[in-house]
Amino acid sequence: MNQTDTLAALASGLLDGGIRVVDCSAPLGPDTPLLKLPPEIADDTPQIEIHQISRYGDRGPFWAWNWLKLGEHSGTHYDAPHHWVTGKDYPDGSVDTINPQKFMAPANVIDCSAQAAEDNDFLLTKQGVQDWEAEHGEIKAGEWVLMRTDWDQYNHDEDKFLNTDENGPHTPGPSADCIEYLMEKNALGWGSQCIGTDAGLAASFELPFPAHNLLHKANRYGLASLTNLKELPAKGAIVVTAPLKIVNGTGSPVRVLALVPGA
Ligand SMILES: O=C(O)C(=O)c1ccccc1S
Ligand SMILES: [Mn+2]
Repeated sequence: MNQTDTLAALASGLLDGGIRVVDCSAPLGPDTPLLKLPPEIADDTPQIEIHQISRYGDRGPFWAWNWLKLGEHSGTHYDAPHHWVTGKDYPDGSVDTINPQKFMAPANVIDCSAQAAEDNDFLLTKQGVQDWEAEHGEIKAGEWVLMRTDWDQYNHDEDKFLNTDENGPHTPGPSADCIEYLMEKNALGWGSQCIGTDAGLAASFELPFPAHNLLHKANRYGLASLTNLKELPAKGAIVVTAPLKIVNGTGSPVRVLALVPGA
């Protein structure tokens, strides 16, 4: 099948429902959970604001529109290499300079939902990824690896989503050797259903924030606050992850869509 036939097959699959489009993004608004860092070391992203300019009224009789106060790393969002000091020097490391060919790619979905429910600090390790590959097939270069934890079930409640106690936030994520392994395989990036690509306790790891550190050191990408990964197969989905083209942007809210073989 040539590329023209492939695209024609995709078009007909999209139109007849043979290929489903799954929305992997959370609603974006004032109730969107945002990361809270220790105030003694960092400032946080301010709460999202949506301000009405007009709504078919005397300030705009036929139209409605708003203006937004919105952080780059809000809600379901994309992390570019410039987001972390280890990726700061890549000429194609901001959302407006990344090659758009990277905004559509196959996805590997590793289901850790049972482990995350059992232990909110669960870490997916290199061994865990290799065990998954033995069952589902190898992760190939240029593909996303998405950690399914079903943590999106808490996305409506910031306290539950951040799950913080006196010892810090308790949310699942990857170990350093997990990300090291994925970078050795030249994976495109790593995605999480939690507030960020790292586990909640990642600040205290031997290598702090290993997902951010190692992904962006390798000029690779992150996705955070993903939803509906339970709707995706372990292999076979293609995800669309185009960030806003924010000038010199370190990241962006993103509408992640997954193309999934129909029922
Ligand atoms: O990329 C993020 O939104 C994120 O998770 C983060 C941002 C800044 C500092 C630490 C972290 S852990
Ligand atoms: Mn981020």
